[in-house]
Amino acid sequence: MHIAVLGGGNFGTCLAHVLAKSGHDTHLVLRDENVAKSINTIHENSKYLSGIKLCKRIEATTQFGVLTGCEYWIIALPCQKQAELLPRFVPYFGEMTTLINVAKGIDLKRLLPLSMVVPQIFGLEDESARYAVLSGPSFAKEVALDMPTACTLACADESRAVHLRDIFTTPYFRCYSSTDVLGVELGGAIKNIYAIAAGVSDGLNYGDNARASLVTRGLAEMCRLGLAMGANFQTFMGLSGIGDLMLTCNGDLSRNRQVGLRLGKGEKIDEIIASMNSVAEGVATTHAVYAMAQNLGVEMPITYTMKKILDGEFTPQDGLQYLLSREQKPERF
Ligand SMILES: NC(=O)C1=CN([C@@H]2O[C@H](COP(=O)(O)OP(=O)(O)OC[C@H]3O[C@@H](n4cnc5c(N)ncnc54)[C@H](O)[C@@H]3O)[C@@H](O)[C@H]2O)C=CC1
Ligand SMILES: O=C(CO)COP(=O)(O)O
Repeated sequence: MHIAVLGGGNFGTCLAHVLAKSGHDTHLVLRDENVAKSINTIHENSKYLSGIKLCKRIEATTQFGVLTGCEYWIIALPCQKQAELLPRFVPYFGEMTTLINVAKGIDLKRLLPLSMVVPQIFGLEDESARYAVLSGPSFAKEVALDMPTACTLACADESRAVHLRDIFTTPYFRCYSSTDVLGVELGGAIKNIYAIAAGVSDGLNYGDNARASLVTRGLAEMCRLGLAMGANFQTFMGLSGIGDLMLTCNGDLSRNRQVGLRLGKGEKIDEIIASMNSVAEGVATTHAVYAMAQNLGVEMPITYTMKKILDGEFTPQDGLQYLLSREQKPERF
């Protein structure tokens, strides 16, 4: 099988490694010639996943020509860049090519999930079987080190979802299939807001009780928005919902959680972003989800609070105090 991975960052590199190890002809298409050279010669990505030896079968390139021979394209580019970057790949897109998007974010400019942006770019509006989403608790570093991981692979066409699930599954990487593309992508995108929130709480040393409450009430918000948009409730109880929420709210490998920890300790968001060499999707996605929730009339107090903190309108202390002092109410989703 010929597979292309678009984007040679942490996750693109780790997925290329997993797929190449499974015996697929795997082309990692990236923009930096030096990174391509380092992957092809010393089998390490000189910018990301440092110290991890990659499968020698990966062929890294900056040339788009290889794309024409690949039946599956995995999109591992940051969410906010996709609408701008993907049109340049369209001339190489074949009639049988299937896209699998692994990004976890909401397009801030359009206020839309990527499944409502990317298929249009490739003329796939009426071919939902050729667009899929992979999401779930999967830190790139752990995946690249063959540590056991499980994710959800969603495609509107069930038989295609099963087929793709089987392509991705290895002895260490287990995939479950789903037909709820929207639910799977919303879970992966929205959990990043609460990973930042959990980081803020921990940065303030508010303790384990506070973090557990943020995770739980974050899940309630995620479900509320997801259901209003037409996703399936059950999806949020799965790997791409509560699964990824638990991982990134608790796990220090999460960049979104790290952003929150630093905010909680008093750093400013601009300084934090400027110091990172990797994307934290939750920052833009907080603003996107807040606006979408407003448009749909869905109550999302943690998202509102995180937006205020990111905008510098609440201090982290004021933000968490605001959440505690809200009107009392019955517990419901
Ligand atoms: N790192 C992880 O553990 C996981 C990440 N994801 C998602 O995958 C997506 C990508 O994440 P990472 O690979 O971790 O991000 P990253 O920041 O490590 O890498 C992003 C890649 O996109 C490329 N890129 C950025 N702007 C570009 C431009 N203008 N032109 C060409 N290339 C450009 C960068 O060069 C880099 O190769 C995100 O949506 C993330 O949420 C999903 C699951 C796990
Ligand atoms: O989504 C992830 C793991 O499932 C990665 O989380 P971060 O983007 O916060 O690092």
